[in-house]
Amino acid sequence: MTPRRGAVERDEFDEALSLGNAHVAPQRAQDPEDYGDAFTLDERAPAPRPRHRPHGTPWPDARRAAARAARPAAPRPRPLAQAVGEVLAAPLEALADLPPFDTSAMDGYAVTGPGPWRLASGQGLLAGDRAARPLADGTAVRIATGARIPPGATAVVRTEHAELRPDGTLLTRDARAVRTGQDIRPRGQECRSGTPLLPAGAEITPAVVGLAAAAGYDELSVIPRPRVEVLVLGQELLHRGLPADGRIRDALGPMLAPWLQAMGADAFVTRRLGDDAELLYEAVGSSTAQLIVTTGGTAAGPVDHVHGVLARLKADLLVDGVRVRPGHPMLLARLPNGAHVTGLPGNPLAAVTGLMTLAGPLLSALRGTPAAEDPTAALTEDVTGHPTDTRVIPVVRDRRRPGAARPLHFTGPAMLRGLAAAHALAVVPPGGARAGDAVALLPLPWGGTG
Ligand SMILES: Nc1nc2c(c(=O)[nH]1)N[C@H]1C(S)=C(S)[C@@H](COP(=O)(O)OP(=O)(O)OC[C@H]3O[C@@H](n4cnc5c(N)ncnc54)[C@H](O)[C@@H]3O)O[C@H]1N2
Ligand code: MOO
Repeated sequence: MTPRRGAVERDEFDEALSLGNAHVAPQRAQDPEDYGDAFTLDERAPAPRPRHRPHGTPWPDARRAAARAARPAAPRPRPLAQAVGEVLAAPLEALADLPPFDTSAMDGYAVTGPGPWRLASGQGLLAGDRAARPLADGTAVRIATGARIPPGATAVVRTEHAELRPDGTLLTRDARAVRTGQDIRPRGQECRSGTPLLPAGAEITPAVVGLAAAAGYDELSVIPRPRVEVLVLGQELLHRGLPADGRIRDALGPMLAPWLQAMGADAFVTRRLGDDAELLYEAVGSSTAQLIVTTGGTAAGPVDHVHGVLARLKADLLVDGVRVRPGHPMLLARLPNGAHVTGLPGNPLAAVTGLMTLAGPLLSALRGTPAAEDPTAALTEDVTGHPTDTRVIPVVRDRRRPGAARPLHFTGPAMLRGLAAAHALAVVPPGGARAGDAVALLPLPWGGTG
């Protein structure tokens, strides 16, 4: 793709990005030659040739590869109370008519024909009562919301619309007309037994569980949540207290399990392995998870063991490096037992990019949820592009302009400050984007885009 105005050369881009300010165009070079012919700030300039050969899989292809890498697990029955967060393995069809009988929608009186009516004695009809006796023409009976309508009744008159005379005559107040069927919910109004309510692949939310219960289910056939294990690498990481003596806090251990959980995974354990290749080999080789998420150790440093361990385990590298910033060292591999490994880079925002690029689509594939189309938003300002790679940047909705997204600050690969305030991640194509351009959004799994 032709870099647009504001595109910069790769190394300069990385430097600006690592400082967290790459959504502002880096300073123009004194001499464009310093940057080789890949550098342009002028859209009328001839299309530049990148100085470096781009490395890794293009971002959209990496995402597609992850989505194609797995199939959903076999369906299992699950009691309703444990089904939230899993996925319907089969269409949800009503097992009963809803409502199952003609029902009073209001507290009041069931009546037959036009008034006035003679009120039957007694407490009347309550929700849960068995079948009532038929109601003769010209009579009325007290009825509660949810009670069965007695055979012969033509309408319900709400308590506040009725006037009961001492002699037991019932009238409507102010001679209010009574419509046939008024305040009666007819049997099957919402659905008939056998009506399809939701398709297979729908996420089981609390609302779905409620609907399934109403429609007669005790359990659902579900695709179980994929079991995910998180392995945090890095000897420099502290797990409590203040950063000290060259060591920093582990930001990913506390973040990834709940993030994966929000993506529909069963993130059952997070282990911290330091930089020990043998421990990593053991942990990956013996894991019972369907997806192992590692953090750090993806690059080529002296203690970056992920590639070596995957090679020893004879894993198939499906994606090895992605043309995206931050996060380009991310990888996806399949182990001989069929489980997958996503190697996320250690820089926290780069790890999140990897999570959204590789783990998200893979989890959708394992859950059998259809890929949704990405929502889009118009950028409120120009965003500097990488010449050959996609950028993923935290954005917030612009309160004054619906459908617009504002890039945030503090979005360097090692920073979470921008992300913590974000509603979504925006996908900026190679070459950058201008204010007003529509870009794809990756919604945060807890529904940040609204
Ligand atoms: N010569 C090159 N070096 C690096 C390149 C490159 O292209 N050439 N890429 C850089 C990029 S970009 C990234 S991202 C990192 C990826 O490296 P690793 O996946 O091997 O990650 P580490 O080296 O283990 O850590 C990188 C960085 O992140 C910090 N970190 C690691 N884990 C955590 C955590 N759980 N919580 C908070 N911070 C963490 C770690 O201390 C390092 O500062 O490689 C670059 N190098
Ligand atoms: O910046 Mo790296 O791009 O942190 O993946």
